[in-house]
Amino acid sequence: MSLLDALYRAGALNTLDHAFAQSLRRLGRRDTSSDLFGTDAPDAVLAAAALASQSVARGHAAFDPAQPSWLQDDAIAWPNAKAWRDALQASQWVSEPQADAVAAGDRPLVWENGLLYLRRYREYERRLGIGLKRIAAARPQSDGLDGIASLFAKLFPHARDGDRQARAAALALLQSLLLVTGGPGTGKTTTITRVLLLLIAQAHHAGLPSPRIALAAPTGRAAERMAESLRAASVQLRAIEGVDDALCDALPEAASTLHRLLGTIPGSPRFRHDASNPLSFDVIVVDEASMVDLPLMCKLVEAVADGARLILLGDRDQLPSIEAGDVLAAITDAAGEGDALPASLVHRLQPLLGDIATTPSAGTPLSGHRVQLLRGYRQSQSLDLAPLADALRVGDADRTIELLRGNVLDGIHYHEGVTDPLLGPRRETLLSVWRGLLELDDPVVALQRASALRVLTALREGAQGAGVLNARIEEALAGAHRDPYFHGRLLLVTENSYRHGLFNGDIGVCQRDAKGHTVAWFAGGSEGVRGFHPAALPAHTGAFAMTVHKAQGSEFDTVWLLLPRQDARTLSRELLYTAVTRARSELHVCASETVLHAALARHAARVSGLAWRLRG
Ligand SMILES: Nc1ncnc2c1ncn2[C@@H]1O[C@H](COP(=O)(O)OP(=O)(O)OP(=O)(O)O)[C@@H](O)[C@H]1O
Repeated sequence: MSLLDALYRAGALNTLDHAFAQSLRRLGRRDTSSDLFGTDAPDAVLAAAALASQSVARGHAAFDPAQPSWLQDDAIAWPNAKAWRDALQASQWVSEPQADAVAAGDRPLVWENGLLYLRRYREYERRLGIGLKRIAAARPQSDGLDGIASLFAKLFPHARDGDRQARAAALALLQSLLLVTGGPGTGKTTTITRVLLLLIAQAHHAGLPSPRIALAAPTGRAAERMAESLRAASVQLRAIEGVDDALCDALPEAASTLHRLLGTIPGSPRFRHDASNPLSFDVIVVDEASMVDLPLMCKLVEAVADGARLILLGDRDQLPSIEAGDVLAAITDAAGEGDALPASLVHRLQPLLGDIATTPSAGTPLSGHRVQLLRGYRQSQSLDLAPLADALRVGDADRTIELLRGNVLDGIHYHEGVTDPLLGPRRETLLSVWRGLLELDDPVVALQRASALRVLTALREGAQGAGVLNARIEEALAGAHRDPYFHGRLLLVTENSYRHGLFNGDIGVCQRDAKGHTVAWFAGGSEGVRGFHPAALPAHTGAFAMTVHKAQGSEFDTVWLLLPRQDARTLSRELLYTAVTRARSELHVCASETVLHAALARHAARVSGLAWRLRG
């Protein structure tokens, strides 16, 4: 059996991947115009083409023939890596362009830096690499510190004591590209709000209008959370003595999705804003950058005008985007820990930060463009999450189990070996919270309570998948013959719809009004809520239970995390870390020791050449 067929039979490929390889085989046979063309492509090349296509479906930017088991752990007789590489490099379907050059348009595959790409994804990666280096190399239009040094000292009183927030702010003032990474509550939004205030002060000092600022995030929910945090940070700023209210008034109050910022064109993968029609903003701040995939980040970066600032905020330890990418991880890797700074930058930072301890810079295009915030500031009286989040982040299974079993962390409960929280004594605890929603008539209150509780699962399908769990919860709440949009049902939008102003990840609640009409309510609009007829909604599912992937960018008061009975490929330390950090005041973990061990041994790492591109 050929490798291609063996992979297809083993379930490593989907129909589309297989059809792609088959079409290359047919095209090769038909074309007899040259010696090269007209011969059957070797099986190893066809299999690699199918695997390159499958790699994208699994979130990788490319296929790595040196690590094929990343895609399929069944026993497959993989070709020898060197022989495979030789066959690919000799293939009529594979081009091998220079690093920054466009790949040949007539070849669907690209071989570069040991990876096999679908041409389109190699182009996204190449363009993103060029775009990020362009922004990093540009000096921002305004980088003078005249007139803002004293405000900086007020906003960052510990700036000269090695405060990382102050370092992030100072770097954001001096450079066009900055990546601020850190776990939940490390002050990313607080810091950037202060940076924005300083940029406004800087403009006013120079007699210029306030800079045009855009706040954006990959999902509607993440954008809302970002705007909420910014408003809270702005209230704190007003309380600081010596901070002018007029400056605070100029801070932005709303955030949009990245799609809305860039301007979707119906039926087109392109956006209204691109390199030829850049965004008319001086500062663009993107939150939850770990969720941004390769194509979207490429299009965003290309649409950033020359001289504008791009500030990316994110948590590198969270799950990467579902679509191809892991862009944040690649940028972070290329930028290094962030402690190494070029000497010229250290000199320019001196007036704000004093003499800073730094290691010699590696001198790559992105060194000095990243700061990692370490200290968590969000105080929760009821939830002591940090020790568990730290153990998960580093994949320490023994410590994780010790913390969970020891019952030593406030607000964290371990239900060892429980595989179904909807059975037994826990069932009523969960259902009673949702029954409360069924009793509410005010959509504003219902939407506020919608984030009180969530069951998070690693799986979409199967008995422990989000679909089945939702169906069971809905039946328990409203009966087997329920109205599909019963009063109090929670909905999750699963696609972006600009017509409705509803976005992937938005949460709504169904309610029956006084006239007996069912309305699905979502946050937003001048009244605080917007109502839709359920039949008119874009694609959606139930939302009492969600996959961890879908919950990214959201937080809930109480989270019940349900891990599968057996190890599954989707499990990883990033998935567990993302899941537990969704909890605001109470976390329940249902899992076995064996599955926790297996999950923490796995990284949700993605194959990508972006870090390599950004280092050069
Ligand atoms: N330097 C600081 N001193 C005291 N409190 C701080 C400091 N920085 C942030 N905080 C507080 O910590 C909380 C979290 O801050 P913020 O929302 O900025 O964090 P974040 O990293 O953006 O969080 P998330 O990742 O969840 O969005 C806020 O209540 C904020 O006021």
